[in-house]
Amino acid sequence: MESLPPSLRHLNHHQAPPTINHNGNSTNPTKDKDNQDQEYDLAVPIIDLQSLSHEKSKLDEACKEWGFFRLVNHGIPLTLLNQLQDQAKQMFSLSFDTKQASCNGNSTTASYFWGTPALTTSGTALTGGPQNAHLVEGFSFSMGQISQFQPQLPELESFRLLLVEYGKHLSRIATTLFEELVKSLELKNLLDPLSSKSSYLDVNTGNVRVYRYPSCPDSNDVRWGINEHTDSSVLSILSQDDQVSGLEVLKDHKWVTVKPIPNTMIINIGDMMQALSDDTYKSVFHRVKINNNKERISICYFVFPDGDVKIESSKYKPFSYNEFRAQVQKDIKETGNKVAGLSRFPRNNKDN
Ligand SMILES: O=C(O)CCC(=O)C(=O)O
Ligand SMILES: [Fe+2]
Repeated sequence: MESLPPSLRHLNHHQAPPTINHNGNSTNPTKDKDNQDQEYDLAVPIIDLQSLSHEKSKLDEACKEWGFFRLVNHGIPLTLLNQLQDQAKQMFSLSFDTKQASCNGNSTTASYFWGTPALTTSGTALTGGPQNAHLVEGFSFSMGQISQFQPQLPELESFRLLLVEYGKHLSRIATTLFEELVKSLELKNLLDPLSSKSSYLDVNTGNVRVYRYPSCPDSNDVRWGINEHTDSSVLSILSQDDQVSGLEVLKDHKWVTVKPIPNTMIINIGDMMQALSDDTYKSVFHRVKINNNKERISICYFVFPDGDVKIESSKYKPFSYNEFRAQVQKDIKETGNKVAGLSRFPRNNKDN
């Protein structure tokens, strides 16, 4: 039974495809390796969610300087995080044909994809041609509809049940952090004064992606699971494999490997938060490197503003998340990549 998509099966047969970068050109692995500064990993900010009131300036600094931090004391039971990883492995070990058929008819709630992390709103893979194929497969779930989703496969149903539980923690963490960031930025007008909810962080838009990056043995070249990009979200929350590294973030023009630390979540600022903060906070560039020996599983949560609400800032012309997403999808279709994200919305004087 072959569980990998046909386009990724060569990895098992020791024939690596050409290395590509985000422009579709060959990368220079030696340069990338030299650029690594492992020391930096030790400097990745660590924020304690249970002591957030004492961590305000550290949190603010992390979002300004890194756009990225580790979160500890997050309140998600370790057993739940381990179960999610284990159950994800069960799902991916199903045959490719089974996975492909698994989400039929439910594409707005759940979809299976491979070869690219870029999807349309209905869950179809958005590729810009074979040169842009990534070494990745995944499932995508819309958290707003996860309770109603009725998968046929027991492996998917078990994962769904875990996700329902996990989703409550993700909403809680995203809302808590967003509230704190908005206060630090003195943008309390972004919160609803009665409920402290916000249409600028709408938990119904939450989306969970579960990725498997296959290993690529016998390769001296660097290979990418996901090329360099920023997230379009307000915030992203990542639970990565305990053992296998792969995630790298850009800090001071250097790529830093974010080593896996058990029971730690990774948070990154996305494009929408960068715009809302007038570029005070950074939507961080990151990428995922393929491991030579071990496959890697990661579970990523993205949360967005309500699709129609206007994002106003001094740096960009007013836009809604729906407009932003449409532009990103157009760019990916035409070029294979999310070209420039926020810089597609430059502010003109007439926008005042
Ligand atoms: O798998 C990871 O560690 C990160 C994935 C990612 O960056 C994304 O989906 O945007
Ligand atoms: Fe990302």
